[in-house]
Amino acid sequence: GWFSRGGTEKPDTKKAAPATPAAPDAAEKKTKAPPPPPVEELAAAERDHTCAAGLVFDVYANGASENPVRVEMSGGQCETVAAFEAAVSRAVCEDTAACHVRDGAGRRVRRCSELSRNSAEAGVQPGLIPRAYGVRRDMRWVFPTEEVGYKRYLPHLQITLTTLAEEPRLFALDNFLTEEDASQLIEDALAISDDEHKLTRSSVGAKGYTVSSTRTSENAWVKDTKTAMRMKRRAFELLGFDHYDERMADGLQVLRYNNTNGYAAHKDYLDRPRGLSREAMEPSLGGANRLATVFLYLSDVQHGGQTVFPHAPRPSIASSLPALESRPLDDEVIGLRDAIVSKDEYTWEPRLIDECYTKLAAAPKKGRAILFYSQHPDGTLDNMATHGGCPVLEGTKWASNLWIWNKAMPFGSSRFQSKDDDSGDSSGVDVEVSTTGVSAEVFWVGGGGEEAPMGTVSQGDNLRLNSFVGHSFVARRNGAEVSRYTVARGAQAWAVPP
Ligand SMILES: O=C(O)CCC(=O)C(=O)O
Ligand SMILES: [Fe+2]
Repeated sequence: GWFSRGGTEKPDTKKAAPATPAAPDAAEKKTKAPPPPPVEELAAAERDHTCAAGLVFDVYANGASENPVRVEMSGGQCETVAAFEAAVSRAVCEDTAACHVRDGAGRRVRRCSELSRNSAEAGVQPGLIPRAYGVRRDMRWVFPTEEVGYKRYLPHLQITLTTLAEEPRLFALDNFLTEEDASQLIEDALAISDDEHKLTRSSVGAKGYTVSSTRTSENAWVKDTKTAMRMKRRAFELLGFDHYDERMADGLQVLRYNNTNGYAAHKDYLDRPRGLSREAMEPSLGGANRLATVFLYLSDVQHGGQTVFPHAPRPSIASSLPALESRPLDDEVIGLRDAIVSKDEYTWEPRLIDECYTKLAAAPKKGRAILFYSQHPDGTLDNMATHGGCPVLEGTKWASNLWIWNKAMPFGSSRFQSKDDDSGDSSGVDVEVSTTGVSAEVFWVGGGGEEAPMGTVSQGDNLRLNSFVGHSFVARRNGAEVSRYTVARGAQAWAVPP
């Protein structure tokens, strides 16, 4: 795994125990609590960024807004990629080679001069001392929240990220797309005519496209129009991915909510489909799942239509953040609510509407996007990210989902590009994996040769895979390949040799 190339060096102790100081190489020093910043009156942007004389910087854990470790590197060391990454890794990661380094905007940085230069760009990070973030190589960059209302400028996207909440990590991006982009995506959605992708009443669950009573919107899948591709690439860039990869995106789903339509509270993180092991969809164990949602508002909405996070309180400063709903549940809202609520049967809508006006809720605005993470920086599920689409109380709401995975999905990118996006079932091929030998680990093999764990097979304990024709798998014992398998048509059996 990613530990192996780090050699034998033990991670440094992070406790500030004076008797046993950390023993990094002589070129690098670090302390726990940041001392007062060096009195340096030079404006950050005018600094010399060659770092010939070394650099003092603060290292934060992925996604963290506090408890940095101050690191001081000498000039020569600073410009060596391996030494720079090792210094950051020693500060906040388990192993000297465990992490790569990002700046406050999520961009990869490889040496001190890059960190120094990037950090000096206005708005990238708070404070004068450059900040480096150590991100484990098997994890994804996650934006630090700092505090509700914090604004971070992202120079590479020329856009400002505003923190709306810390739990869940929720951000707003005004003008993520232009009004023309928004209108174009709606046009693209309306132009689709094939039954598989055109605008149709949303469904959840298995095959057969069960119309859902908890999701009353319509949706379409816009595959690869110019605007859709541009939005998808922009979302990947926003999340700090080094390049765009279809296998980590569900495609672009355009939603239309007519008056009264909404979507009950749910998680975007997916339950594992039948037949997949727990690890396969558990990022903290090496699996793949949805990491984050970039949700685009393609229209304004007269009343309602917020995106609500009912487990989270409304921030006290909501009224000073236009991207947050701050209106109370007043008589007008109650009137609109009661007009759409059925008196005769129990439905989820009234309670959600109340939460839309009392809990954490993002307000729709044409051209605005929100970003929220379904996973914590360590890959575990963030239950606080539970959210719903507030029923539209007046008007029409157009919006779009971009779901981005932490790594390639184990069933190929087509898996969730059907209408049946929230399905826990599969219309693929069942493969029964068995062995008469000792247990073996089974991995799905992606197009680029990367592998995702699917589970363990052992004698008397078969593994069932839901897969697709043409997909490949490998079985390994102690890392060594024992068998490879490519899925053909029809129900399949794969006997892994003992
Ligand atoms: O419409 C919204 O605001 C949220 C929609 C949503 O959560 C979804 O489609 O998964
Ligand atoms: Fe959702």
